[in-house]
Amino acid sequence: MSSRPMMPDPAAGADPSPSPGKPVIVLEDAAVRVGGKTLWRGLNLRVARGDFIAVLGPNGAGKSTLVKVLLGVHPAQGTLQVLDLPPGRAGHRVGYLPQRRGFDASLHIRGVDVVRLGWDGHRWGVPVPGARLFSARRRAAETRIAEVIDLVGASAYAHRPIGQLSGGEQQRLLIAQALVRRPELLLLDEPLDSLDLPNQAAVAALIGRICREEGVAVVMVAHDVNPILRSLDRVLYLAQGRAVTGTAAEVITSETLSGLYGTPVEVLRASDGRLVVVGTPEAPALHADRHDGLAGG
Ligand SMILES: Nc1ncnc2c1ncn2[C@@H]1O[C@H](COP(=O)(O)OP(=O)(O)OP(=O)(O)O)[C@@H](O)[C@H]1O
Repeated sequence: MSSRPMMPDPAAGADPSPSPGKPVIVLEDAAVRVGGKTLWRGLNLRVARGDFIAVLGPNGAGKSTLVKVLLGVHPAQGTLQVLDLPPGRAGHRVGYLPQRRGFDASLHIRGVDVVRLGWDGHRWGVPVPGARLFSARRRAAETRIAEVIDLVGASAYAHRPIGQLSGGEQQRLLIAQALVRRPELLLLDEPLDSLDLPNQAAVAALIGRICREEGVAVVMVAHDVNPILRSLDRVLYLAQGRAVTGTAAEVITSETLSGLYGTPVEVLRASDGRLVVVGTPEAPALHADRHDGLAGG
C-alpha cells in the first residue's frame, strides 16, 4: 500500500500517484457511453497489488458502471487492462460483491452455503454427499471455505440461516464468498450501505486488513469516505463526467472538488476527523456529446 503525494489536476485527468509494481488495473483515457451519451471520460487509473481504492461521487456519476467496465460486462473506450488482460477475461482472479438490499428473513440457506456458492456456484446440481467426502478437490474447497469464513470473523454464525443474520454478519459472509477463490482483485459495490455505523467501521477495517494481509487489490464504491478514510490508499472521484484520482487528502478538498464540479464546493473537517462535503450540485444528467468539450477530462 503506497502512494506518492502530488496535487491532482482535474483538467489533466492523470492518475497522479500510481503504486509501484505490476499493475492489477490499468485504465488510460477511458470513457463510457450509456444510452448514446458519455457518462464519464478521461479516466486514468493504475491499481497495484494490495492497493485500496475508493470510488466516490454523487448518485448517477457512473461508479457502478465503472465496476461493470472492470468486470467486462459494460463496454468502454480507451486502454483497459485487468490483470494484464482485457476486462472480463481474468475469471476467478477477480472477486465481485454487487450492490444488494439484504436477504429475506425467511431464506434458510446457511451462511456457509452462501460462501460455498462462491467456490462452485457455476456448477449445476446438488453435490453427491458420498462423492464429496472422497474428493480431494472437495476437501480443498471445504478447507478454503472454512479459512475464508474465519478470515472475515464469521465462524460463530456461518452455520445459521443467512436470512436470520444481521446486515453486518451477512455482509461479512458475502465478502467471504467473493474471496473464496483467492482473487487478486476485489470489486465491491457499496458494501457498507445499509449497515449501521459500528458495522460500517468493522467491515471497513476487515476490508483494509484483507488488502494488507492477503495482498488483494480492492476497488470499492462508497457513498461516504469516512468509514474507510484510515484504510484507503487513494480515491477516484467521479462527477460531472470527469474523474480525479489521488489520496483522500489531495482529492477531498474544497479546491479540487470545486474544480471537478465546476461550482463552489466546501469540504469541512469535523473535530473527530470526519470529512463533510457541502454544496455539491444535484446528480448530473448524462453528458450529451455536444457538451463533451465541457465535460473534459
Ligand atoms: N444499461 C444502462 N442503460 C441506460 N442507462 C444506464 C445503464 N446503466 C446505467 N445507466 C445510467 O447511467 C447512470 C450511472 O449509473 P451508475 O449506476 O453507474 O451510477 P452510480 O454512480 O453508481 O449511482 P449510485 O450512487 O446512485 O449507485 C445512471 O443515470 C443510470 O441510470
